[in-house]
Amino acid sequence: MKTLFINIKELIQVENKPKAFVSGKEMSTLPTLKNAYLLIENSIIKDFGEMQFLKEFNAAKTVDVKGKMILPTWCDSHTHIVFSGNREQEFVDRIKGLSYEEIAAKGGGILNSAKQLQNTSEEDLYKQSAKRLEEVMKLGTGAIEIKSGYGLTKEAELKMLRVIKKLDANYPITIKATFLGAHALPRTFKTNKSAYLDMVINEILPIIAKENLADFIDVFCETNYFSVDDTERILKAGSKYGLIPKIHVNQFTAIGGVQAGIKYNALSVDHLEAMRPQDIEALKNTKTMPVALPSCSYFLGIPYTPARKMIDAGLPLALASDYNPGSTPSGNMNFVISTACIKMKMTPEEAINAATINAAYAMGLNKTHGSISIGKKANFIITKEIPSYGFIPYSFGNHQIEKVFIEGLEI
Ligand SMILES: N=CN[C@@H](CCC(=O)O)C(=O)O
Ligand SMILES: [Zn+2]
Repeated sequence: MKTLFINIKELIQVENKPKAFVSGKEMSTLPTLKNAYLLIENSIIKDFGEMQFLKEFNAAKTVDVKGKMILPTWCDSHTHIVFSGNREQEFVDRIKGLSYEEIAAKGGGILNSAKQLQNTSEEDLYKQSAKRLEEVMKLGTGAIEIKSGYGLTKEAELKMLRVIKKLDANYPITIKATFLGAHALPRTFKTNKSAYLDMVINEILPIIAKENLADFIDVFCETNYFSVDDTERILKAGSKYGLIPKIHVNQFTAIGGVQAGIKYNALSVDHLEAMRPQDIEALKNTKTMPVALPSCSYFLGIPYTPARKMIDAGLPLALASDYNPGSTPSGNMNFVISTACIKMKMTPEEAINAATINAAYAMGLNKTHGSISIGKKANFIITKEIPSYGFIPYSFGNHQIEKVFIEGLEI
């Protein structure tokens, strides 16, 4: 069935020749058409253009969106939305002065979430996670990556990945799954990290590959978590099964994680709050997308990824939410782009590029998502009546979304 949207005040992120991503200065250009139409057929974008060139399309339905804008849905390339319970108590502990690292050292943090998840049935975990998925879809997210990493045992990691698979089967949103077995060291392996890595590599990975439970492989490459050597071991093992790296690096300390990611052709390196000049340099002319997670910096009160330095050095940058119970209990991509503008000094154009086309690339979806382009998925947001697209990040803490369409269906 064809549906035609007419009188679009501004159609944002239009592409005639789709690009893989935009970098450096290119990020400050956001291609748009004023007074436009958009034609979709079932789940696909069929045509778009200026109203003055509107042809007869024999659409079954015509929708007049006068005064409103249309833009592609957000792509959230880094989340941990499959988790159990919450970590509200740690939130209060941090308000009272404890750091994220101190809380983790006391047995809180990732191990706290792992304990809760291990004691949760697959059915209950699915219900808790589906609620969050529905919430972020309403907030304009049209493609999402979800990680394991709160299981930390064979059974619990597989439980998480099966929940992700079930979400993918039951919802129209495109979901990419990432295996993050090396997220933290379980207490039972406290003195034997290499035995834990053996278990991840020799016992969990083969089952994941056999059941086709993941697209990507991730490691928390960080002081007191997993070293660069540990990271390389995991990435090498993952690559034997065709799992592409997307890794957590440089959140608190710069220990060479960026370089390890590049060495193993990571699709993305994420967090990057602690960036040295050589880390920025290493990313130049690579196919690895740097991903910033400003809501995490906001919530933990840690430095923001130096977006200006990176973009001004000619790098691309993507934005994601990092939705998780410990460092970012929010999956609101509208807040992410506002925070990127306010705290990281990205312009609205840069932030929207970072949360659409570059974010689609960071999750291997740039051919189908991330822009308004003929043949791509009919994934788009219809805004409220707003004066300009800059109003979206400007009106922080709010959102300007009236309707969300995913694969041509209104959510
Ligand atoms: N930094 C590692 N992993 C998550 C947070 C994990 C947690 O605190 O539960 C992140 O991306 O911020
Ligand atoms: Zn994360």
